[in-house]
Amino acid sequence: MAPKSAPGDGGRKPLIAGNWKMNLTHLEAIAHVQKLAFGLKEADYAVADITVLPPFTDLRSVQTLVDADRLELTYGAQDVSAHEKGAYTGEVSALMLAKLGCTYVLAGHSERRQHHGEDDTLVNAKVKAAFKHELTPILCIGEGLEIRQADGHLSHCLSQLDGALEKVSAELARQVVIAYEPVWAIGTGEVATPDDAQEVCGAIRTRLAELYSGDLADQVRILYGGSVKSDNIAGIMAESDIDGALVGGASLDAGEFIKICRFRERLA
Ligand SMILES: O=C[C@H](O)COP(=O)(O)O
Repeated sequence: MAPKSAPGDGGRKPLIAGNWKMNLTHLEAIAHVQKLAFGLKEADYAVADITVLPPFTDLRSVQTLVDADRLELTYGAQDVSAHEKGAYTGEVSALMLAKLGCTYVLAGHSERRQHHGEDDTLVNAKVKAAFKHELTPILCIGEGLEIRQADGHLSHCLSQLDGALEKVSAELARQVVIAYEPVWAIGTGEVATPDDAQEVCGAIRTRLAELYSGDLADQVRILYGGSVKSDNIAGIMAESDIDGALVGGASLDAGEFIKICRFRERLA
């Protein structure tokens, strides 16, 4: 398999992102990042960008460690307010995240769509809010089981993509990261086959080319998420339109997450 950074695939460097979800206190986060810092080597960062997405309450602790030890590990948040500032109790603004040194922020994770009623209009506003403060949104899209069984997955995902990128300029869209996460594969152990994941990720890239340009589509990183583990990452990463992984449960085990980051060792 050609490396992802080979000419012809837009020079896309893989991104491995660990979404901790609502796990790890700030004290546990410190211990966890210390393990990652100890285990991840220069060679790992040379072949993939590696990031963690802790809960808001952990970010300051993670920032302190990353800054003090000048780690190449980056970090980001799991959500962002669509609003700039003001009377929005419980929300966290893009400016606040930027000031904490965040690189990435998730937008439209299926758990936000499912439990908090986020729709494409809100996700679009969050993507724009992130860009306004120079955060890179990781835009999550994906279909539920019923849609997959009815063979509606492509149109569903592409409609989410269109909605989330509405009136986002090419200059900004070039920087977005997209995560395809079939909802039926999240936290279930039911990983999509590499073919299934490639079908949707390829369609996303084609759609980006239609919305913007082929050149832009070639540059955008598209991740797969849903029960990614060290023993299935290589098959997923071998697909031509998959440029990394959004890892949930397996990112809570530092050793397992490091093995996922070293997916190349498992490529046939
Ligand atoms: O953001 C990560 C995804 O929701 C995947 O979670 P999972 O790896 O636990 O299935």
